[in-house]
This record gives sequence, structure tokens and C-alpha cells, in this order.
Amino acid sequence: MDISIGFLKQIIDTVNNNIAVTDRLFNIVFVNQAWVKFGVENGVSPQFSWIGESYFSPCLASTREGDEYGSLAVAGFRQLQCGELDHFQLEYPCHSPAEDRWFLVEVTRFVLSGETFFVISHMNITQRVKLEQDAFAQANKDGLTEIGNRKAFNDFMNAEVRRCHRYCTPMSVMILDVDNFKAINDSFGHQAGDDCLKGVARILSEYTERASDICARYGGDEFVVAWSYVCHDQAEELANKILQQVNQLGTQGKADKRYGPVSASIGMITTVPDCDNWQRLLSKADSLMYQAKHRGKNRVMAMGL
Ligand SMILES: Nc1nc2c(ncn2[C@@H]2O[C@H](COP(=O)(O)OP(=O)(O)OP(=O)(O)O)[C@@H](O)[C@H]2O)c(=O)[nH]1
Repeated sequence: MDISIGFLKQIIDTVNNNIAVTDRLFNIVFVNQAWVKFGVENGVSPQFSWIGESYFSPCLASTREGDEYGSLAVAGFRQLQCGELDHFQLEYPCHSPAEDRWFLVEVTRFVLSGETFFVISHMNITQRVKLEQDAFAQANKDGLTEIGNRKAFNDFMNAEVRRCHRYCTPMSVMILDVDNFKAINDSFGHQAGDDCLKGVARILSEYTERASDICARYGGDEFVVAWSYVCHDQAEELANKILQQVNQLGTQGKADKRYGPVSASIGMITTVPDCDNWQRLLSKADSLMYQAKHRGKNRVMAMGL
């Protein structure tokens, strides 16, 4: 069978990926139907001719605006152009006003009659990225309280303590353990116990809204908090405010819903980390929390180093 150009064009027009072929300067010489359709869906006139348009210029422009994906793309295209790479791919966000979207762009070089061309293919990978994001969020979230879990805290600390160490900025690590929590379960039921844990989590979330803060449930009735760029006095004040709010839990609302007042023992250490071993900070905060328990509970034991 003779393969005609029309036949090949039909094939490429059935492909769902948006495909463009460019010359060696990344000027477009061919686009498939999916490319045209995507343009129309994003406000480009159906009559617009893509031929001769530069694929490179918009990437360069977004790089100048500080877009990190634009920079990665430009770096990849330059490597393709000078022959350091034959194939380049990049996953990038391309959000529209209506929805969050992600694409995979793959660029492959080919040479025909001594001339270099690039095949550029864009694949919509939004569904896969959203599934990955959901799975990541689930793996890092405590199922009951919906704040971070131990893994989320550990991951955060691995990065944040290193940053604080490098920039010589202080960090506060706090452990909060609900006092006599078993008695809340035993006297008011497991549901009340769950409500209490959710209440503590809600309070901690209010005090850890910056990207450099975290709160997490470390297990059972034990919670951890880390604040960066906060001095000892500020952190101690925050810890006392948290304790005051915890004391209010379960004291309001219908009589049969009241399980409070709740108390908690808090241990907290503030220091400029002298290395990236944050486990030592955590065990120091833990021993301070136990001191708070031994001194009669419902108190903050804080130390600045
Ligand atoms: N309702 C509820 N209870 C839980 C959950 N996870 C752990 N617990 C209970 O939390 C209780 C923790 O109690 P303990 O660690 O013995 O300590 P405590 O009663 O708070 O006593 P102190 O720490 O000495 O003040 C245990 O009875 C666990 O069964 C949960 O997700 N929901």
C-alpha cells in the first residue's frame, strides 16, 4: 500500500495530543487538529494560522516574568537546539480561569534531508496529577482531625530545620498532650473523645497558618507544632494562648455534648538549630511536656536555648 501525505495527516489528526512540528528555530511548520482545537478552546480564532508562529517566544516571555516552568522549558529547548539532547520532556501546570490543568510536553528532534525539525506534543495529564495530589494529601493527613500526620511533620522538619540551621533563624518545637484523655473517653464516650481531638487540631491549625509553620497529630492524644522565625517569648505566648483555648473545649453547647473543660500539658523548646538533627529538639520538647505532667498538668513548660 502506498502511504500518501493525506493518509499520514489523517492519522496525526486522530491523535488526542496537541502536536506541532517546528523547524530548528522553533518556528511552527505544522499543527494537528487537536492543536487547533485547543487553541480555539482557549480563545484563538479558528482561522488563525499557526504556521510561522514562534513556539519559543512565549516560553521566553514567561521566563522573563519569573515562571520557573518557562525557564526549565527554555533550558531544555536550548539543549535540543545545540544537539546536547535528542528528546526533552517536562510536566507543567497550565491553569485556565475555569480549571486547574497540567500538561506533559515532549519535544523530539528529527532530521529530514539534512534539516532539523522538532515534534512537540502536549498531553493533558490533569487527571493523573490530581490523583497523585489526592494520594499525597491522604498519605500526609490524619484521618480523624484532618491536620498533618506524623509523616507530614517529619517531612516538614527535614526541610525546615535545615533551612533554619542554614539561615541561623530560630525555631520552636512544641508537644501538646491532652491531660487525662482516657477519662474523657471513659466518661463521655469515644465520640466525645474524637470531638476533643478535632477541637485541639482546629485550635492548633489557627496558630500555624504560615508556610513556615506546621501542626500535626503525632499519635493518640499527642500533637506537635513547629514555628520558624519566632523568638522564645513569642512562642511561649502562643503556647499559653493555645492552652487557654484548649481549656474552653467541651464547655459550651448542649449539656449532653459537654465533655470539658479540657486540659493539656505542653513542652516547648525554642532554639536556632545547631544542625539538621531535629529529633533532639523533639525529644527535648517531649521531656519538657513530661515535666509539665509531673508538675500537675495543664501548664506550659518552655525553654529557650
Ligand atoms: N476517642 C479517641 N481516643 C483515642 C484515639 N487515639 C487514642 N485514643 C485513646 O487516648 C487515650 C490516651 O490516654 P493515655 O495516653 O493513657 O493518657 P491520658 O489518659 O491522657 O493520661 P495523661 O497523658 O497522663 O494525662 C487512650 O485511652 C487511647 O485509647 C482516638 O483517635 N480517638
